[in-house]
Amino acid sequence: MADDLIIEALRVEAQGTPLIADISVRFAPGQLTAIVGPNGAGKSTLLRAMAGVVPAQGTIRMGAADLTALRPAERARRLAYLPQVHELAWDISVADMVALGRFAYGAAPGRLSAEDKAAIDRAMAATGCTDLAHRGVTSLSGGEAALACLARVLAAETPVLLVDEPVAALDPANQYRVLECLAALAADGRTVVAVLHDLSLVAQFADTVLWIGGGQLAALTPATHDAFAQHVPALFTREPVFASDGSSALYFRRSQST
Ligand SMILES: Nc1ncnc2c1ncn2[C@@H]1O[C@H](COP(=O)(O)OP(=O)(O)OP(=O)(O)O)[C@@H](O)[C@H]1O
Repeated sequence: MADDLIIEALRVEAQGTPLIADISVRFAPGQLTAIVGPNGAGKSTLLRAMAGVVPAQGTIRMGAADLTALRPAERARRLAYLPQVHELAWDISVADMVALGRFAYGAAPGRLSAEDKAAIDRAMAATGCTDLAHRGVTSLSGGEAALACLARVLAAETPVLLVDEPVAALDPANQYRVLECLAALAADGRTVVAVLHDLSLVAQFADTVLWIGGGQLAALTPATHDAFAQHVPALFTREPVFASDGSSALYFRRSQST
């Protein structure tokens, strides 16, 4: 079993203002954790700090290994990160971009081992990108680009996956495809942490929810109805309504006009 991902007293500041205020959490392998909170709550900043792409105070470790002290290639073999915004400036093929996910293993497009090729094929199949393999990335639609970027992250086959709004640009079927894929990776023993806004998808797929508001950890809970009933009104100032059919569907009632 892989080690827990542990963050202790994680703090991110901008011009002296805390964006993330001393958050300590332990993420267990085998769990899909959703980070949930309002716009501007600090979800992306927390994920970016955990990925080591913004300066942060505190500790980020896997078991005894301090992730911040590892060389980039070593860290990239343990942890893969999907940013919220994808910038696709080079017009390389989708297959070559996904191959970049294997750089930490010494791979490069045109220099791929059988293991690299198999991981790339798995990632493209899991995200439904196989038919896009020879397309230039700058010609992709927003949803296609999001799937291709996720494939690049999955191709790294790391024990930890940090993904920021992986389904925001996707149609409903692809949202399910991606969440089923992330849940399956978690069930397979990976540590998966995803920023998600759709509470029904969170209720359906997440094992654990990290509730965050104003840069502060509100709670880390199982994804139960009780937890939604407690934390959704506190963070979003609206009462969630659960579908009466026993499903995980969860919505807000439309305000009455006066
Ligand atoms: N470099 C920065 N300098 C100043 N403020 C910043 C900086 N980066 C982020 N912020 C602010 O920190 C807060 C948290 O931003 P963050 O992107 O983490 O929010 P979020 O929870 O991911 O929001 P969203 O749901 O809108 O994507 C926001 O108010 C944002 O404006």
